[in-house]
Amino acid sequence: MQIYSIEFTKIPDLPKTVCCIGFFDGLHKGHQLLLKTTLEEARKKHLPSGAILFDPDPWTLFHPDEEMDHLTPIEKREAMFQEAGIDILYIMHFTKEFAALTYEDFHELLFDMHVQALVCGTDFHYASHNSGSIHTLKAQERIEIIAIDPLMEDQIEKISSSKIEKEIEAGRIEEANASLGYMYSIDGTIRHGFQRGSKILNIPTANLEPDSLFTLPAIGVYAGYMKLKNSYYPAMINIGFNPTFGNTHKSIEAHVLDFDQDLYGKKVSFLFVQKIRPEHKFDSIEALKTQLKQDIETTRQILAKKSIQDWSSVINLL
Ligand SMILES: Cc1cc2nc3c(=O)[nH]c(=O)nc-3n(C[C@H](O)[C@H](O)[C@H](O)COP(=O)(O)O)c2cc1C
Ligand SMILES: Nc1ncnc2c1ncn2[C@@H]1O[C@H](COP(=O)(O)OP(=O)(O)OP(=O)(O)O)[C@@H](O)[C@H]1O
Repeated sequence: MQIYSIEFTKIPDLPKTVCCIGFFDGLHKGHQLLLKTTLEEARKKHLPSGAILFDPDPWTLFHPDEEMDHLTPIEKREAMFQEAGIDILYIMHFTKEFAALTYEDFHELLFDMHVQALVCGTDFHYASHNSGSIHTLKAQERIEIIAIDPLMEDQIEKISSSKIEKEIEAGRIEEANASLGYMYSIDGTIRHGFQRGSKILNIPTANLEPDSLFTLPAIGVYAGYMKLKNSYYPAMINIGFNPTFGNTHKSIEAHVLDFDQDLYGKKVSFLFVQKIRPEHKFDSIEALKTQLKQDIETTRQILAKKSIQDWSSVINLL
């Protein structure tokens, strides 16, 4: 896959393409439908497939000193588009000047990028003050527009990145996973913790340092998996401040079941299946240990309901 970082003022010489367009945070089931349509249309037209993304998020224009978390930070999104089989990724640099383009300027830009057909949701908005819509796109005649009706969850609510983000932040992982179509995960590197897990509790934990700003599930204990290379290991994951010990910073740690390899420095992902319980302050280390043993059993029961092979990855959904 070829990646172009694009300033709208300097469009390089680009091939003709069939492109989808949007932010695509999370690459949820609605986005996957767009990707699938893009790949099919590109094949029919014998053209390369493309995806046009905007980065950074518009929110950062108004909060320049703050970083924004994502379901799929841009590096992860790039890897997912590559795996999906998209030929070219256009990352449009989102600036105040870019945001101020009229919808006519925006059409000119797509034309200059040699987009032959554009795949988007019927509720896609773009250009200054969101003045561009599916109606303005269809009113221009140079680029074919393929509009996709919103994919709904339970015929009630549109699947969207913001809906999924709220679910993750509330710990409603099963709902989020249903809209994503795959297990929500956070990627990072295993770092040293305080070693209380192995030395005091006898339940060793691997502490994750995320490699970008991921949206974190609510504080609490989760059943899930750790992915190392291409293997998935059942795990119980805790996100929180370890109140029994009074930590001052939030940690993301997992006890991987029936596992005793050294993980320090290893690149892994933690995958979330279901919240088990809130994080508690226990009166004694013994009480915490008893609870952790119970959590191991609960994790086994939850994971036994669905085998790892029955979980989809984004790519085999397409
Ligand atoms: C599944 C799981 C659940 C946990 N639940 C709690 C909890 O409810 N309260 C708490 O204070 N710590 C909880 N912990 C965190 C332990 O206190 C923590 O693993 C221990 O302090 C080791 O930290 P260390 O890796 O920095 O040494 C939990 C850890 C795991 C893996
Ligand atoms: N549920 C859906 N079904 C079909 N297409 C969708 C769906 N959600 C988004 N799209 C389309 O996918 C593209 C990328 O969507 P985008 O990431 O901009 O919006 P979103 O998923 O609705 O997120 P947000 O909650 O941030 O608005 C757009 O063309 C959009 O119209």
